[in-house]
Amino acid sequence: MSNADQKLTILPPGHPLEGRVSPPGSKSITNRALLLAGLAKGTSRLTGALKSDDTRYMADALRAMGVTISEPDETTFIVTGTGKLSAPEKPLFLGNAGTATRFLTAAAALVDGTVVVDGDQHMRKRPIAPLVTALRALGVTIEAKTGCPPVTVNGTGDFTGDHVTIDAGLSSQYVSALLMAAAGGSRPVNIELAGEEIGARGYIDLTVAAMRAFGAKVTQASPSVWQVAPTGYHATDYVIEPDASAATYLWAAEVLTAGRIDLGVAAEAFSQPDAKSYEVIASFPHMPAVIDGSQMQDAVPTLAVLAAFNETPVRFVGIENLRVKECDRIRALSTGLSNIRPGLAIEEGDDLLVASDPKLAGQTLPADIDTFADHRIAMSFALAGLKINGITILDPGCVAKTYPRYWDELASLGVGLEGDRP
Ligand SMILES: O=C(O)C1=C[C@@H](OP(=O)(O)O)[C@@H](O)[C@H](O)C1
Ligand SMILES: C=C(OP(=O)(O)O)C(=O)O
Repeated sequence: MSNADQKLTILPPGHPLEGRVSPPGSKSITNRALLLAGLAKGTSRLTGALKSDDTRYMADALRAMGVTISEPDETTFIVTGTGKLSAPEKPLFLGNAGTATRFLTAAAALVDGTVVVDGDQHMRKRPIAPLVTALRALGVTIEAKTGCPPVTVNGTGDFTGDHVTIDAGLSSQYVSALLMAAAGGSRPVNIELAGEEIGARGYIDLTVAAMRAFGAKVTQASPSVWQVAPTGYHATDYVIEPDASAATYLWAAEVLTAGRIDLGVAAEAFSQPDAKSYEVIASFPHMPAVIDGSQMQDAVPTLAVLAAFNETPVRFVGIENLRVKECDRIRALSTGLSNIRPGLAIEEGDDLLVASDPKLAGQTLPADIDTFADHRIAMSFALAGLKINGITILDPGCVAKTYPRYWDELASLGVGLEGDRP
């Protein structure tokens, strides 16, 4: 049986979920730290790291470009760079890891030679044209025929331009990618946002913080302009905080079952954007009528499934770019929720309206949830299975993208799982 044919049915526990579950390391921070350590000369020790599909793709791509990476335990990478990435022999295959794909596309300009950045069939539908255009403006010879991966970068090891304007409407990762690569060139570079606002600005803050930890000098000249000095990076030891997006499932499981799950870390301690969702989750079953998802995008699937059990309906706005994530998440959420109960969610343009029905809890409503190979759709719909009998998650193994132990952690809290446990 292929992974995609596997099915896992969640058995509602019928009791509050209680216990201790530590979320894994942050995907976003792990993939930034791996890249920056790989660009640095010397040895960096990254602790608290995530080991999952997305970070394995990043680590293996860096290995293919001459970086030595060892893994002494489940949460540590020891990274030794030479201060220069070398051209890989084969295309870099990055699965559906958006961070690895975008970050390495820009970093490939620092390689003297050809780098092909490619991914799986889902990644090949995720836009990268704005980043390609921006890199061209910095003098990089680069092509992405379809506007999505594969991308061919013929780098010279440097940039010839010193100012670039980037349209980050589809993804903040384009800005992060340019910022991190810019410090590896031989001249200062100004990076300017095309529009005033940007979804998930908090991810840019994460990037700048990680760059500074590895010795870069980044100045915010205005809310939409960053100046990056050509410092290169210093090897350093770096502690990675737990993943805030992974934490959202545990926070939601706690409020849905009126339980008590100890994550070992307070919501206020996270520097990642999705931690903002804690307040909304804690307001359950009185969630706000309108939730702006633009600054906590990866938490929206969690919030949308939770909203189905809220006292009153919830409209999600500011979520347009959920259509170009691992799958079209607006569609996956409206389809999955309506599969549980017709009309439970509808799309209005790029808004998602969740009708809400507290009486769903305790019912038997058999539904096979198509996850579209998207880890967040699998993990969020499992939450519905905590309260409704008959929720079956298709392709449950897709959680390996960012949270390989997810099913084990639910089981450790006393949730019954029937079927193909990955
Ligand atoms: O920079 C990052 O680490 C991320 C940025 C966000 O993506 P977009 O900027 O594409 O919205 C987020 O959805 C993704 O999971 C991680
Ligand atoms: C959007 C996501 O991932 P990425 O863009 O890094 O593939 C995510 O993890 O929800």
